[in-house]
Amino acid sequence: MKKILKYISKYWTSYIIPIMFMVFGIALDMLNPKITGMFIDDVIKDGQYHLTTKLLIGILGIAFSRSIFMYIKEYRFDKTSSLISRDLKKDLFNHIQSLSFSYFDKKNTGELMSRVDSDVDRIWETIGFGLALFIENILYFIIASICLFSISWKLTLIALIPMPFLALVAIKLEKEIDQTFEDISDNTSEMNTIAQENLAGVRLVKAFAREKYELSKFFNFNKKNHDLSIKKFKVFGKYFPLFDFLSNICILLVIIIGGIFVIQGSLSVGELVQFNLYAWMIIWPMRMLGWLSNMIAQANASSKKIFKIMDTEPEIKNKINAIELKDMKGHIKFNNVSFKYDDEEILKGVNLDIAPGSTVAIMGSTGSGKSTLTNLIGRYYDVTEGSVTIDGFNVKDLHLNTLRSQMAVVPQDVFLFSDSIEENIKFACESATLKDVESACEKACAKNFIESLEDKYDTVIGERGIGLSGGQKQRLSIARALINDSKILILDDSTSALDMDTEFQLLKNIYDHCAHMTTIIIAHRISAVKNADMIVIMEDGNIAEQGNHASLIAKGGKYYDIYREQFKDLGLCEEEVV
Ligand SMILES: Nc1ncnc2c1ncn2[C@@H]1O[C@H](COP(=O)(O)OP(=O)(O)OP(=O)(O)O)[C@@H](O)[C@H]1O
Repeated sequence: MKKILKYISKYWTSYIIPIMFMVFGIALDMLNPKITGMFIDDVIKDGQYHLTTKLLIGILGIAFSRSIFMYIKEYRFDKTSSLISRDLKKDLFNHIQSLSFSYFDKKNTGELMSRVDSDVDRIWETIGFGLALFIENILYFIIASICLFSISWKLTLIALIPMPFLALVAIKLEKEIDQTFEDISDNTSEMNTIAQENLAGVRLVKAFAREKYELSKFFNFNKKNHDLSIKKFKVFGKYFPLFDFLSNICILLVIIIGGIFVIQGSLSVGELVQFNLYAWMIIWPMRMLGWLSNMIAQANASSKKIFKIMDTEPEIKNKINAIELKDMKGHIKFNNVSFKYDDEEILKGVNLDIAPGSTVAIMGSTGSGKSTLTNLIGRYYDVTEGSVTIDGFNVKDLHLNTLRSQMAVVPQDVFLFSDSIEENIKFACESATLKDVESACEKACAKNFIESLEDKYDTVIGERGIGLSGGQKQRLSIARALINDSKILILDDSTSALDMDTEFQLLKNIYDHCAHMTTIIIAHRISAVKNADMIVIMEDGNIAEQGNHASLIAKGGKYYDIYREQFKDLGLCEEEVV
């Protein structure tokens, strides 16, 4: 909560006006019991009927002015809390963006969505409605207590007897409900994850007829949510009647003791009624303590979750005085590189020298570490041992933005935004024109199919490219990588869904038009790699073979085995393929 207070303190001046209007409104409210008292003592008891109109106009005027003051107060409080929640959401989102790949490997989208959305909203509710209620309660309590003391200090002390007990009940409630709100917050995020994954993978669920299984998973969390809500209401059910009971005791004491004072003549009937009305003004804040405890507990649970993310340091960040390597040549070197995911060793002492402007193809069995190797170039992960250098500079010393902005990566798992084709491609280069988009699409062999669509480049594609074939999605993501004239291009198994002809043409375009780029192609088909300057065969986290097509065929090793396997059915002789 301390960290939330830091956000609130930034806007403390914005609270001056609403608090001022709150004070005006409360001050006016304090006049009502006084007028009621005068009505009883002066009009009814003493027969001063001429005062009736004045008193009624007073009540009306108070009601009218108070509603204006309270409107301004409400509006300004809500506005300020919206600004605070906007800042919090912005900072949280910014921070999430700064976190490294390894963080997202362990977190799921649903959980992060819950933090950015519902947890921030819960805090927004508390600092909007809750904070206003809290300040209002304190002001009512102080001002009403002063009025009570001015009528009868003895009766006031008696009326205040149940107050410490009420405060104790509020503290106990807050403590008891705190853990329940944390559990609700955790369960909500897990439920969001299930819902988000189920909806994103709805086609897979239907294809395997797993609707029942998915529903039961969701229902389990939904039931847990229901049980936690019941638990929450049970706690409320235990404490809320106590708030009512203790506040009624207060009124009972006022009526009994105040009645005795009236009989003894030390208090008039009008004053007793007036006192009773003021007493309600201090009881009401006490009754609201339950709601406030509830809100504080919710906000506390949410802020713990939010600040756990905010306190996570990105594993990969810029060094102080990081080098801005502006005009990269694209000379990549792996120097005895080892890499571990947690404790699992994936790469084991890899040495590889990739000349600037060359094309390197990486082949190897699944899980042999091909993607991992390329992930180290843009520092998506840091090497465990050894170093990766670009143009002689250790990537750890380079400024992340300048490094990554000179690289174009087409990941294995194609991701497209639910936006137009043009916007999806321009994602990599905001300043690109439609002509640039067309040219990139031409190189990626996507131009023909895009231009056959009714809305061409304005065609809006569904979430993750729904509505397009696998090969079309791959070509769009390659076009997105080609729009930027990057120095390093990495294609991670990005042509696997293309037919041989299209793949051949696309790679030819890359060889012809992107000769200045250092290109790394991860692929499984000989047809995709045979023209590369160097072919690297990965096996179990290390380089088993490297060389060009001809030398590897001549060597008769692993590459040759793959080659024979892929071409055996075609009955081509080696010379024909080579
Ligand atoms: N984020 C990760 N966290 C933990 N382990 C991972 C992670 N990514 C990959 N691995 C593991 O690292 C190993 C190498 O994975 P990598 O993706 O580099 O293989 P690959 O050769 O590219 O495989 P494929 O051809 O199937 O894409 C695998 O055993 C994989 O399970």
